[in-house]
Amino acid sequence: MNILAPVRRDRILAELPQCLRKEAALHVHKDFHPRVTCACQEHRTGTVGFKISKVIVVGDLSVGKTCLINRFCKDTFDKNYKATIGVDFEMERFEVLGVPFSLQLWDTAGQERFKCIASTYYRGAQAIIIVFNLNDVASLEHTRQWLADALKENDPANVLLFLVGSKKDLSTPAQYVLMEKDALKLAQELKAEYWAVSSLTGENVREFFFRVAALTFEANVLAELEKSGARRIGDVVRIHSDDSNLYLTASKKKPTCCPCKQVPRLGERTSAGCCAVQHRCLRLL
Ligand SMILES: Nc1nc2c(ncn2[C@@H]2O[C@H](COP(=O)(O)OP(=O)(O)OP(=O)(O)O)[C@@H](O)[C@H]2O)c(=O)[nH]1
Ligand SMILES: [Mg+2]
Repeated sequence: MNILAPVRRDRILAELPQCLRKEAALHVHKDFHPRVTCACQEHRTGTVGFKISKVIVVGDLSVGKTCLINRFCKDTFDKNYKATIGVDFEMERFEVLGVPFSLQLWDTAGQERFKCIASTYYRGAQAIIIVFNLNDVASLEHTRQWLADALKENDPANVLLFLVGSKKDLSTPAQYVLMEKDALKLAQELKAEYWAVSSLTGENVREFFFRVAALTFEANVLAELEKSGARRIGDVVRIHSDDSNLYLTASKKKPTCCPCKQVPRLGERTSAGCCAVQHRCLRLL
């Protein structure tokens, strides 16, 4: 029995949404990975359609994390600040290339006194969204620490990172240009994709979450193909410490038995095009 809500008509993705800035993007391909498109057409996406991918949203207090989620999920905006206590979450259902796909968006508290509660929910994220206020340079500087804390609970090689500047409506064009320069530099350093949004006007909010959904979906399908490919060959077996965290248990070490000998980041394409996610495998003797 499927207990998940049906997919709304405005949550259907037939194409890969593009990045905001090519200088700081997770990848700049125009379309989904060909293996993903092919797998979706041939209904070979395995368990992806039944899974729920966890996305955590972190950042300083009052940068606008809750407003960002509410603008996307409920199309509302509250000008009054109400601190998030601990965590909250929203579920969003998408259909990507005809396959249902669910994101669980975890809204965490930025206030120091609630941080220890919130951080217990960091584990198992497939994407981390680090939010800063485009009008507050200190909140940008703090993103490094927020990311470090989130990565203590997650394997850096297996999460997609997004650096999001909020409250764009409050910046003048000149202020924005200055802040964007620093933000792009930091996004490149963190290997995160950069976005700038306004929850008040809605600017880039939908585009941003569609991009998160699409890239997370792509990474999930590639991981699923890798897993089923290994099963079909019969002589390669994947090792998990926790099967419920299927895509998050990969070792940071280079695999020694992978034929392509390359270890790309999650969702990245290799020149051989055969090994799309970092993994560890063991050839049975
Ligand atoms: N002008 C403007 N104000 C915003 C925007 N986003 C959020 N705000 C305001 O900023 C304040 C804080 O927003 P929240 O979304 O509650 O901040 P938060 O990051 O969730 O804060 P914590 O839960 O304490 O971590 C509120 O008064 C919002 O109305 C925006 O895009 N533009
Ligand atoms: Mg909040």
